[in-house]
Amino acid sequence: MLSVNQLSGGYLNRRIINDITFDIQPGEIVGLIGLNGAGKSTTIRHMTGVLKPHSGNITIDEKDWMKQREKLAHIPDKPELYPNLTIMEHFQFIKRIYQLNEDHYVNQLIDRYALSPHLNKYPHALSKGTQQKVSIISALISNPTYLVVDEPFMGLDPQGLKFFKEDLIRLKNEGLGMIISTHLLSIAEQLCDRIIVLHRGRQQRFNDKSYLTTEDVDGIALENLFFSMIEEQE
Ligand SMILES: Nc1ncnc2c1ncn2[C@@H]1O[C@H](COP(=O)(O)OP(=O)(O)OP(=O)(O)O)[C@@H](O)[C@H]1O
Repeated sequence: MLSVNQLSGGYLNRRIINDITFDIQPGEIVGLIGLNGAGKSTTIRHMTGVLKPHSGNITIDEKDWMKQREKLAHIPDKPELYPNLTIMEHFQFIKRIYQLNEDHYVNQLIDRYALSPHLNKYPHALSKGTQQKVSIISALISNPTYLVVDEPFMGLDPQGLKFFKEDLIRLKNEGLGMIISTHLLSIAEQLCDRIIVLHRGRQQRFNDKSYLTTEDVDGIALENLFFSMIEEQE
């Protein structure tokens, strides 16, 4: 289990998030939602090791996650690809970082995402959707148990969106635990088993989906709940 325990942090001395606590189980998708500036990206930057907590910690199976970094991978909001490396060179580079010698798993991923025709191309020659697939494979190469997925649906066309949603569900069914930060409440409602609402750096109620009723249209129940929580704080 991945646990975020009473995490407070931010940038140097500027405190942005306060006392955030939640768990993610393998095979579960947890949504992270909040208004602009609520602290979602800051939370994610702590979970990916870019920022150091002011207090609190993050563990995987009760051990410091930094000592088992290969178990947690990150899919950033915009694919972060090296302009001077071909797609295959990206995968080789990441394999080297994790000291993986086997090609079998990488080849399986390349097949799964139908990237063979693009392996010798440079990132600028790929569509946003294809770059996103490169990003997903790059995250999966270390065979992580948990994925931190930041604003994954930005800039994807309907086909890319459908593919990525289905892919996240497939990864969940394969046992990956995920936290997904998104502004798209209807997608959060469809995909996530639980939702964390952040407001002004503080975690609001932590919810399962029991608030949904059969009459709720996709996204509406979550939208109502979200705004009622925010208004409680005003
Ligand atoms: N590099 C930084 N240095 C200092 N403050 C920052 C930095 N990045 C973000 N902040 C501040 O942290 C606060 C939370 O921002 P954050 O990006 O975590 O919010 P967010 O919920 O991800 O918002 P959005 O939905 O707009 O991406 C904001 O007040 C922002 O100005």
